[in-house]
Amino acid sequence: MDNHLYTVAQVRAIEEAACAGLPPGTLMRRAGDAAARFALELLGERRDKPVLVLAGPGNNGGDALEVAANLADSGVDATVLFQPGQREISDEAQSAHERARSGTVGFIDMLPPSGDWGLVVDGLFGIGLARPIEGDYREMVEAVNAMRCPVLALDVPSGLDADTGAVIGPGGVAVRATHTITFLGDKSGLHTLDGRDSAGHVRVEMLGVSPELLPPPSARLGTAELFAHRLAARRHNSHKGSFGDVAVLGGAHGMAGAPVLAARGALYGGAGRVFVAMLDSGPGYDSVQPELMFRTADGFDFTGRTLVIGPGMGDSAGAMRLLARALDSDSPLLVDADAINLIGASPDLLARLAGRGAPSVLTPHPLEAARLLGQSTGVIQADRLAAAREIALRTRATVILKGSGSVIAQPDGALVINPTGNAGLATAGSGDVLAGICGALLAQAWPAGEAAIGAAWIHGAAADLLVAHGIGPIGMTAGELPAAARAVLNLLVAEVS
Ligand SMILES: NC(=O)C1=CN([C@@H]2O[C@H](COP(=O)(O)OP(=O)(O)OC[C@H]3O[C@@H](n4cnc5c(N)ncnc54)[C@H](OP(=O)(O)O)[C@@H]3O)[C@@H](O)[C@H]2O)[C@@H](O)CC1
Ligand SMILES: [K+]
Repeated sequence: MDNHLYTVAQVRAIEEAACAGLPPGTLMRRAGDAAARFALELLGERRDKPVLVLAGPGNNGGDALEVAANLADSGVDATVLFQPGQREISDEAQSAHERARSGTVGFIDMLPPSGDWGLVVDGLFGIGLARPIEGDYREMVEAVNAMRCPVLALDVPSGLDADTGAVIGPGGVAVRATHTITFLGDKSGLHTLDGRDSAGHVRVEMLGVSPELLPPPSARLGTAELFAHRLAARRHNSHKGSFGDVAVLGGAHGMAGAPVLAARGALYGGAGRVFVAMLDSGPGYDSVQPELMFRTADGFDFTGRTLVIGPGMGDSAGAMRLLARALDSDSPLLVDADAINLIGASPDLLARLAGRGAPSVLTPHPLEAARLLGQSTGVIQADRLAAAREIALRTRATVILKGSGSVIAQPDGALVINPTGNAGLATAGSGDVLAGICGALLAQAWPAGEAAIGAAWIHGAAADLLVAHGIGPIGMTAGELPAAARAVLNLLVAEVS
């Protein structure tokens, strides 16, 4: 399947199984062929420009040498900087080296101070990188990152942990590629944390391996197909009661903006009616969105309503009571922001969450996740998939761990990485809008898992749509997201109808 993600350990197992039935070096030659074809595509009209190929000490370097030989065979001026280590290189890499040496590939010992490269091919390290990149290798990575030309990473951008998306440290560096061709299965680390910045556009090349050799994926990349069956054109004969009520619970004194943004997200996400139940008396209405109905949280009836709790809620005793009441309710519940922090500080609230019968979704950012697990943010970000899965297991809720490549974890351990969105979402209030959109999908009877995957995808796609229209990423505001999310949602519905 296109969206399957594998761990490095799984890819090693796939490699072993595939190699068993093939003559030695076959996979490396196939990798070199596919990557050279991709390189030629990237060069396009600029085939007369020289290509710099960096080849490291392992089989990633072997792939690079195959690419160089192939490019030279295609008439491209390919220059290799081959930096083997102390260890002997593998037989396959040795063959690739001999092949490159026997053709027209040029070899250099150090990078020239400047060069007008049409493309750089990064074959320094792949999935075998075991420690931070240092010394000469580090200088090469830094030099590549200062170049302006396209950079094609082989398998994994050198320096990146293919499982976690973290730059291998401490104090490590990673290539920032414009494109990555990854072999024998897509890898989670290319799509979360630093992965998206490092890998650029990812192409998956299975090297002709039979699908029967593939294990069940460790995670999946989010796609609209994962929730498309929930999208349906609206019947003419429908009314506002047909699409559910969302009530956003929050809004302590001076913090009305967050629940209002969440409520707008819910409204544009298609909820039939949206309430804002404020802890503080706050505003009586939203002049931009007068469709929203304002109430006081005290005594607000939850019956038959989907609840989005936490935006701007604070940590007062009243907030705790409201949260306890929401957790004990039978309503579908989305827990965000301050409500997550309160749960992180209270084993009692955590137990109430874990014991819920109705659908629950939690949307922590990394700091909120850290509070929930009693860890540092660094620990969370070092393995976002593991952190999201752990929170889902402890809370028995669906979790969206936000950040570049949001990770959606289900209580049964299933993981999805959301591929949409951009840096424009790194702005105050965008999480509130996500909470509102997810609340709207829950209110329209989507199960928690699909609501979370769908909301993250739609929210990110909304940001992508805004960027496509020149609105962001710089200066994109959360308030611009709801209408864009509505456009995305309607486009999706039109596609499936
Ligand atoms: N898997 C597959 O199916 C296929 C794999 N293929 C390709 O092979 C790649 C995996 O190859 P790999 O195992 O040789 O690992 P790779 O990433 O080249 O580096 C390991 C080398 O680096 C060294 N080293 C490590 N860290 C270091 C550091 N910080 N600084 C310096 N040195 C360091 C380490 O030696 P060490 O010093 O640790 O003893 C070792 O020599 C994979 O990503 C894909 O591109 C394809 O051919 C198709 C089929
Ligand atoms: K690489």
